[in-house]
Amino acid sequence: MADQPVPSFFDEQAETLDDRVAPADREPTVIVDDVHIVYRVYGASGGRNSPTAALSRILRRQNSPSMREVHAVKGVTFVAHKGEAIGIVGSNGSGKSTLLRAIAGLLPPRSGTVYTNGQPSLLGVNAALMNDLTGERNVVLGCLAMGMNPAQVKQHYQQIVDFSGINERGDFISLPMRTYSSGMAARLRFSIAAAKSHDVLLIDEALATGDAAFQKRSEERVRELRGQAGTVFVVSHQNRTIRDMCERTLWLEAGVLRMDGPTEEVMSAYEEFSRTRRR
Ligand SMILES: Nc1ncnc2c1ncn2[C@@H]1O[C@H](COP(=O)(O)OP(=O)(O)OP(=O)(O)O)[C@@H](O)[C@H]1O
Repeated sequence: MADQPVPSFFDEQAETLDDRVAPADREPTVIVDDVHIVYRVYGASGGRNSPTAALSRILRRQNSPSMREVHAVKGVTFVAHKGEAIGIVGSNGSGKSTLLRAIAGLLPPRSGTVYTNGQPSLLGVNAALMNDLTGERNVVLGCLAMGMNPAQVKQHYQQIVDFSGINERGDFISLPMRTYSSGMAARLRFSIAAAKSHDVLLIDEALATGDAAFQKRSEERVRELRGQAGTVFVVSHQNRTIRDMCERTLWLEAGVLRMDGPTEEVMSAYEEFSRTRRR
């Protein structure tokens, strides 16, 4: 997975991809080319997974009888450009998070390729912060991990705490993260990540966890981040969030890209699909 800028390659590649070719005036930031992602699940049928049985299989060079494969993303292809905010929608288990993790470089595709022009940052509900450290220490660690120097951390610290709203009802920032509600923790994670502009920002449901005021602040911030030249991907089950923030949407169903186009068109088709499925 490329994390180095590769502009010349991008220019060439954009010309060879079929009808999803990047228009000449827009710079591609992410190219997903016929990507398949397959998970291997061990112990799927239970039973024969004792260490002794595993050792015996290894000695006999046999595969685990209980290994199963889940084909989570099936031949997805698209090109994303600088300045775009792209929504990803689909039913539960349709492959949205898997696709984001592949763009972030955290999951190797079984086949196909993901090219990224710039460093993707995945901001998920599960993004790693240290539970036993205080919110305060996590802000510092998070900023350092994003490449800020100590002076920049100092400069951004108060702004991050204020944005998160963690201290609105008392001095919670000096308490360990494990004492936070899941919504508070998600707000802090978002606030840390949003303090910096990103080449490619991947947001997995993190915006859904805050209250209305926080959601409004974060939507504004995502707009600014887009303006600062990045590309933003947003996975959400909240159709309003997708409509408010993204002008383009990808609809995944059972791992297949069903639609890729202007948000309103895609959302109407997706909502119609969801309605008929419920009947
Ligand atoms: N670590 C894993 N190991 C095995 N299978 C997995 C793993 N993670 C996801 N899957 C499977 O991959 C498929 C896609 O899952 P994914 O989490 O990407 O879907 P999603 O669209 O993000 O779902 P949701 O809307 O419920 O969050 C599902 O069938 C899921 O069971």
